[in-house]
Amino acid sequence: MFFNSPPSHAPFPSDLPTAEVPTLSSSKILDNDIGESQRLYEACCSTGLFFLDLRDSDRGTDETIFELDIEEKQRYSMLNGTVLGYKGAGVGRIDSKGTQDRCEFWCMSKDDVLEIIPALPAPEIVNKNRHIFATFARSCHTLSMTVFDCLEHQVGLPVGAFRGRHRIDQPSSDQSRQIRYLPQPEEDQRTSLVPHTDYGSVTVLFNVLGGLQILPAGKEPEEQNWLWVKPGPGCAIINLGDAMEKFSNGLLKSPMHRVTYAPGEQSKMTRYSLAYFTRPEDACLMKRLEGSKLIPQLDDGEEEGDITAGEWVRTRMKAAQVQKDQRANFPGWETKGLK
Ligand SMILES: O=C(O)CCC(=O)C(=O)O
Ligand SMILES: [Fe+2]
Repeated sequence: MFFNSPPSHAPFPSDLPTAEVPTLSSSKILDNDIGESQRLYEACCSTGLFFLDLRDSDRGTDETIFELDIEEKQRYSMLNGTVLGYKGAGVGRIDSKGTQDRCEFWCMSKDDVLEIIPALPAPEIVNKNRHIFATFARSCHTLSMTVFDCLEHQVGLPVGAFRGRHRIDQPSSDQSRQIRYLPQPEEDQRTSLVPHTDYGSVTVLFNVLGGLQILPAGKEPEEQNWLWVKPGPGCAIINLGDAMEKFSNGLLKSPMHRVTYAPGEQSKMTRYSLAYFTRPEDACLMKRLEGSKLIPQLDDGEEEGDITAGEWVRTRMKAAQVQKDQRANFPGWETKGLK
């Protein structure tokens, strides 16, 4: 896996409406720098998205999986209601008319790569690199913990309020996702990944080419309202997911985002993204957290119920279900603790 030294690529055009995204220093956050910690909190309460500068880190991705034959990739197609393994381009939808998406996924469960559940079927190229997936999961999980520590402090929650709901050795639906977006025909460039919010807690995202766009809060999803996120060298893009909005009853934000064609000259290149989704432990209850004066109270008469994170993610996955006809290929998977 690479990402430290991406291949040379066309520049991001300078004349596009880009989102103002603050760049935070990972070393300052780790050192509990007061100003940097405050900036992280402000970003999470406004857009829920920021860059984390990891200039001295060595994280990365790899394109080899996508170069396998399509038949081989499809042997690991996502199961009904799950988002693990392979998703081919065109399998997902980008709108209610059913327009096909334009990206391939390879997704690996944290529980699988850290051997919390038995290994799921995967191609040889993945099996012989499981240690890399494990290292990636641990590294991104640690980054998310850093964000949690900072936010617990800023929001005034008891120590461990977020961290303690995301213990790495506990079953959860955390996963890594490698994504490939092939160049689009010049005369037909459009959205390639559906507008969505992430449904976990913290997403750690690495990419080199542009294409990611966010919809500022309160704006209608019309073309002119989407803002480009220009990737910063050496930086991970961090965004919060819906679980954090839920825990903070709306204080922290989960940004609406989508992926479109890479802009300008970059559109001729294949775009890769590598994401890690940190999600609450399966057993954790999805409720507003107690203990902070900043977290708004529930509305009068509002009831949250006792839904666990496991059920919450399953419900969300079913809603975003991408492929219905693959379960028969891997009947054993159902019993292997798949989320
Ligand atoms: O490819 C990207 O930049 C974003 C991918 C994304 O939003 C997702 O997989 O949830
Ligand atoms: Fe996303």
